[in-house]
Amino acid sequence: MSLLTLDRVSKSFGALKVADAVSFEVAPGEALGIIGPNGAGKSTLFNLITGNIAPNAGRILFDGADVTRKPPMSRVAAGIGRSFQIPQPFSHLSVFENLLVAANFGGGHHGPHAAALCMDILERTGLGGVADATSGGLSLLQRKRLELARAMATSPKLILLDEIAGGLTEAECGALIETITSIHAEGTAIIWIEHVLHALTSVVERLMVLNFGKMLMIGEPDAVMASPEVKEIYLGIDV
Ligand SMILES: Nc1ncnc2c1ncn2[C@@H]1O[C@H](COP(=O)(O)OP(=O)(O)OP(=O)(O)O)[C@@H](O)[C@H]1O
Repeated sequence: MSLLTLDRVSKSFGALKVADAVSFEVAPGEALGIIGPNGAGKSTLFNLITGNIAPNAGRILFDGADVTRKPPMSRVAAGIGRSFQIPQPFSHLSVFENLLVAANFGGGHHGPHAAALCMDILERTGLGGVADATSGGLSLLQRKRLELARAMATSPKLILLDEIAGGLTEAECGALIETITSIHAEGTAIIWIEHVLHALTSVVERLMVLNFGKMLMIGEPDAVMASPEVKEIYLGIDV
C-alpha cells in the first residue's frame, strides 16, 4: 500500500502549467528526492501535497484517504509535516517554545506529554543544548535543524523537506544528513527537494526529475542521473 498517491495532479497559474498531470506514489517509510531546474514546479508540488494550493485536476490520497479538498491543518493532523526553504521560526520565542507551538497546534500534543516529546525531538535533531536559546540568534545550521524539528513535532508519517541543505558548509551539510538519515531510519517517509545532489542521493532510495511541471523521470538515483535527457537539463550546471 502506498502512503501518498498523486493521481494526474495538475495546476496552472494563468497560462503557466506548473504541475502537468503528475502521478507518483510514495511507500510508507520511503525516501524520495525531487530535482529539477529553477521554476520547474517543485515547491508548487509541495504546496499541492500540503493543501496550501488546490489542484485544477487530479487527486491526492494520503494514508488511505482522499485529501484533495482537505485544508492544510487537517493534512498536518493526518501526518504530513513540512520544512520550509527559508526557515520561519518565531524569532522571539525560544527553540523549545517554537517546537511546543508546532506540537500543540500541528501535532495536537498537550501538557507534559508535549513537553517530553519536544525535548526528545530536540535531542534527536541536535538542538538539545540550545533548547532555551532565542531562535532568532541561531546559526543557519541550527535554524535548519529547527525547521526539521518543527516538522517532526507534528508526529508526521511523511516529512517534506524543501532545500534544507542549501547554504551550509560541507561539514554542516554532513551533520544535517546524519540527522535526516536517522529520522528516515526510524520509519518516517521523506520527500526531499534539493539542489545539493550529493546530500540528496546519500539518503533517498528514488529520485524524481521535474521539468516545466512534468515528471520527466522517476527511479533509482544512479539510473536517473545517467539518463541523457536528465544530463541535458543539467548541462553546464554543477550537480
Ligand atoms: N502563486 C503563484 N502565482 C503565479 N505563479 C506562481 C505562483 N507560485 C509559483 N509560480 C510560478 O510557478 C513556477 C514554478 O514555481 P516553483 O516555485 O514551484 O518552482 P521550483 O521548481 O520550486 O523553483 P526553485 O528551484 O527556484 O525553488 C514558477 O514560474 C513560478 O514563478
